[in-house]
Amino acid sequence: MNYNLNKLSEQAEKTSNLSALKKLLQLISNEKPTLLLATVAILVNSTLNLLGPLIIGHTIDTYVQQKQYHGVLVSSGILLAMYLVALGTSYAQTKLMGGVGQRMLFTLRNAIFNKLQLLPVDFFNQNKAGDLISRVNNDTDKLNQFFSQSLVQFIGSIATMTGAGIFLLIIHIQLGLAAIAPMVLILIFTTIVSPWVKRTNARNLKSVGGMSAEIQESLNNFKVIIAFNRRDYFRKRFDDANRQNYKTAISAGLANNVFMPVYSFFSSVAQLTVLVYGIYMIGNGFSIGLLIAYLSYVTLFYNPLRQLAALWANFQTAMAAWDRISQILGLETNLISVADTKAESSATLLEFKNVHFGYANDHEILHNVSFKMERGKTYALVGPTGGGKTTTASLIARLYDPNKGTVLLNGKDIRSYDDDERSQKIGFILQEPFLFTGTVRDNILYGNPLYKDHTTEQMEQVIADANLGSLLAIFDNGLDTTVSSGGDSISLGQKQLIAFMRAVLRNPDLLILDEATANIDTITEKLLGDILNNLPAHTTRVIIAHRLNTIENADEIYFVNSGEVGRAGSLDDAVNMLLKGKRVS
Ligand SMILES: Nc1ncnc2c1ncn2[C@@H]1O[C@H](COP(=O)(O)OP(=O)(O)OP(=O)(O)O)[C@@H](O)[C@H]1O
Repeated sequence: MNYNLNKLSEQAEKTSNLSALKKLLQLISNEKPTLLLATVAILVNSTLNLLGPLIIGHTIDTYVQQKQYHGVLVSSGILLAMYLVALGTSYAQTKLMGGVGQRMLFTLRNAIFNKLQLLPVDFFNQNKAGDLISRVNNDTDKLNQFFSQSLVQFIGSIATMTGAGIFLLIIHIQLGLAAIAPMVLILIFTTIVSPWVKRTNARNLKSVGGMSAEIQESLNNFKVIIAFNRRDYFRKRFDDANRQNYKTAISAGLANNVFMPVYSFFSSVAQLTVLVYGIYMIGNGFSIGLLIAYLSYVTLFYNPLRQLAALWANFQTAMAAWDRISQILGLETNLISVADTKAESSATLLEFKNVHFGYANDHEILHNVSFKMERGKTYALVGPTGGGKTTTASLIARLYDPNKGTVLLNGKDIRSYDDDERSQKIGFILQEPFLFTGTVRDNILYGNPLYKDHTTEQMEQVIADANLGSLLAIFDNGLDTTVSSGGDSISLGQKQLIAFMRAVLRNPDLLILDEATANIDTITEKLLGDILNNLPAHTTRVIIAHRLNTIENADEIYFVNSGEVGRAGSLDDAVNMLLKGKRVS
């Protein structure tokens, strides 16, 4: 399945801003009361601002021209009170919407992170961590900026414009139409230019993701970079990504500023039209006070429009960011569950039935593979590098599903188990075990609720009972030995030991060791061999190893090569096959 977000965005159907906005609002539907309250505050604010010119015009015509200064004072008092209330509503809307923005940011980040937890390994194979981090951090913040800072002004501007437009038309329909006419040209221009502005912003966000991916890759591999002195290579790569970002940022800046001059131009044209037409109208039933009020309304109509020019660009950026976020939110895992009511059979623990598998849309790696593994036995998977051993093990642990065919666990389709149940039954020690920041104890108990409340003494007893005491003794501070993120503070062999203890303590029905002893000295390896031999009788072991001495006690050896899995016979036969590079018959 294609999970590559950058490819998906190229194939994505164009969605309208309105439908994108609807989807976004669904996500924050619990904010409806706050949004409603903020909208009321915005409308009150706009109404007060709109009444101002009317009162001023009336004051000039009625009181100023007739020198009734008491009336002027009263009007000034009313205006001051209105401005104070407007100030209050302005504060209220900013506070309310700021909260909405932050809560939306919180909800969105949680939603994306939770979705990431649900997506399959395929998704992580096809996307770079840096780009994903950029989506979680940067893109969500673009939405927050729009919601907490721009949306209030956005709605306020539209409300003020609508009100001012109505006043313009009511006071004088012809003059009103002349004042509003340039707006039509602005609308046409905005409709044509907006998709380009959004695309340009989307390219900019993508390049931020690309830069973040470069940083992440070089930080993850800093040892190799230093050892091979490839600093210049990565500097160049980062320089390219940074340059790309610089170029797209310049384009986005240009695109975002394209509205302002055009809007300003048409605003000025409208004001000029009203002024000329208005002066011509004085004496034809149009008073000076009314003209002043009229010009104020034209300003009230076109000033928010200038603001809208900037806000509209913010909106386009937010929508581009939302597209990138909703791509992740819209993904579903390809590891679907199926119903299987068969009873669990006891003889065969695991079976591959005509399994075909390929990564993503690539060529097939496993071709029509069928084999069985019985309860309590030890199986070895041997074969040349790249032959498909880890792929086979990954299918057993259901990191992927076959493209065709079935994997059965206890006689039941492995897809019918829920995740908890399956991971209880299968322990997997990966080629490169990953450890989390914390202690040896935290890492051993990772994903194992059984002993989470045990004291150190009780834990040590559990470890001793599982024959793991000699492994724990290798760590200076025992269970309290600290482990840094990724486990860089301890050796690779020690990491493998922790991963080994972690898997064994889960008491799985099936334990897969993928090159799990490759970095361990011969004495400790022997120790691990003894522990494996003393696992509970029901435990089936699957050992992938290049060092063939580690599999000499295996009950059955499977030779995995060119995507085929077949019985190798004895250890000597397997060695012969390896030496001759023989394919399975
Ligand atoms: N995530 C992946 N995406 C695409 N192809 C992959 C992926 N992982 C492995 N492959 C390909 O699948 C094939 C089998 O790889 P696999 O890791 O299963 O081999 P292996 O027998 O375990 O090798 P090794 O002994 O080196 O560990 C190889 O050609 C490899 O390039």
